[in-house]
Amino acid sequence: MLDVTGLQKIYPGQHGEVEALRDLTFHLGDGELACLVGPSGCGKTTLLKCIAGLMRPTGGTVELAGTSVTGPPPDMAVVFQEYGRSLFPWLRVRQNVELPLKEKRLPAKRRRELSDEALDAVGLLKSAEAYPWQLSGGMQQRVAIARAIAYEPRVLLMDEPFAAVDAQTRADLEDLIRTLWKRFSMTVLFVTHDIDEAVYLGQRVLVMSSSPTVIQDDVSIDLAGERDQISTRGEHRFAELRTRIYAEIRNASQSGTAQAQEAGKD
Ligand SMILES: Nc1ncnc2c1ncn2[C@@H]1O[C@H](COP(=O)(O)OP(=O)(O)OP(=O)(O)O)[C@@H](O)[C@H]1O
Repeated sequence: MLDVTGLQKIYPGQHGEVEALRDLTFHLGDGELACLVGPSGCGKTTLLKCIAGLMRPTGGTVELAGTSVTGPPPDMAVVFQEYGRSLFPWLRVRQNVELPLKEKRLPAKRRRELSDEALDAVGLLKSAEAYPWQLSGGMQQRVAIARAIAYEPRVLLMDEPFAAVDAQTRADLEDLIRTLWKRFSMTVLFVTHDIDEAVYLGQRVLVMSSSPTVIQDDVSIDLAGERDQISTRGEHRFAELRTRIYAEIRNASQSGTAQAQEAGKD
């Protein structure tokens, strides 16, 4: 479904260029839910922006179902962490959710059905007529998620979407993402700093390492079979998976540092 090949991104800067991504390659299968973890500044947001067609990579390619991504693809939705800025303050919650559906040229009745369903799924149907600025940060984030879900995307990209919500809401939203992913058979790439969240959500965890801004390595840990047998985080098997991921991240960062030291010798 999604093929990222040899991706490179170099930002120009007043104090020299910053290489945010170097030779990054991975594949996401149709209907897969993968989590991407990595230290701050390793290029996760840059990667998502390139995949979403919001930023041109310096090198390499992104392909969605075999078609090269050169601008925002029509069947992709993105939820960034700066949710407050992504909602239009002069539009009511429902209007925010329905706005992208107008681009799809859906009739008003269908738009209303989809927005009702999505707002209900995130527990905000009662706030449909409110303005975003009347809601808390966590509620605004749920509106952003409802807007993405209502769009019925084939691919959903999420960049630390729950970073600013309280623990209980976060747990509820994680369950919601898994439910919706199963119901709509979406392909999901979910960026998080939280390893527990990655283990809980993902069928696969992609680990990016950095030193400090260049990706040196990426590791893919397949959880599919094991994850699906786990229903709560309290289980012993969940702790085992978490320990495995931490070990992989340590390995990835050590090999990243070693590669960076090698590169520094050149
Ligand atoms: N517009 C920009 N101009 C110059 N450098 C940038 C720009 N955006 C990001 N960078 C740099 O590129 C690197 C990767 O940034 P990016 O935001 O993609 O990392 P990240 O892994 O998402 O970080 P975090 O986990 O903190 O959100 C960083 O060194 C950052 O400083």
